[in-house]
Amino acid sequence: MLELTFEGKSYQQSVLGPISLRIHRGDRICLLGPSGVGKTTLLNILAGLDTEIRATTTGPSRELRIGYLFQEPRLLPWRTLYQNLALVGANRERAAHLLGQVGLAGSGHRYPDQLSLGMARRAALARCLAVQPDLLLLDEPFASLDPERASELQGLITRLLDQSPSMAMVCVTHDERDAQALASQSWWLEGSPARLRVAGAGRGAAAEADSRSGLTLLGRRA
Ligand SMILES: Nc1ncnc2c1ncn2[C@@H]1O[C@H](COP(=O)(O)OP(=O)(O)OP(=O)(O)O)[C@@H](O)[C@H]1O
Repeated sequence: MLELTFEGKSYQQSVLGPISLRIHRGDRICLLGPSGVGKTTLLNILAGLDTEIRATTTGPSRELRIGYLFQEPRLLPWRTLYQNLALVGANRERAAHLLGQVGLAGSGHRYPDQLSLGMARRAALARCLAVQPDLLLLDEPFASLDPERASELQGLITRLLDQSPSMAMVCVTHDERDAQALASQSWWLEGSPARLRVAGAGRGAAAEADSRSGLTLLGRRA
């Protein structure tokens, strides 16, 4: 579904080393690594936000639809949830359906500052779903939530993935337990500049070596 190979990514300093990876339909990947190693940088590259590095879409030629849940919900504060969802093309009926899917039925007329962090994150998740993504990118979706809310959100994400089995997910997290619960593959970023390696997979991933870069990669065949 998506292939990505690049020699590295630097800002003032080198952050990522050479990386080569593939994501297939339905993959559930958790991306782990220490703070500052480059997880968000890699997620941004996957999202196509880095103009220097381009991933290749494989398979059917249409463009890949990507939903990106940023660390901050990034909802427009002066618009209601209905209006925020309208900005990505969801009419009132569809927006109500999406909000219902994430446990926010009846909240469409509320403004983002009337929501808790967990609710705002779920509203942002509804906005991601509005584009019917082929690839869902989640940047630390459980950060700053209490354990109960984090567990609820984890259950919600699992249900959403189960409802759309061809949708792939890459979820950045610091917590290996998230990977165990959510992912079929665990990717680790380590070192400086960071390399990608597989340190253990949840549900039945197959490892393969990339001889060009010497990296160990995961790739579950679709
Ligand atoms: N736009 C930028 N300009 C300059 N440096 C940046 C930029 N974005 C990220 N960096 C630097 O790149 C490194 C990796 O940052 P990144 O946010 O990708 O790490 P991370 O693994 O997601 O961290 P965390 O887990 O704390 O969110 C950091 O040293 C960061 O300061």
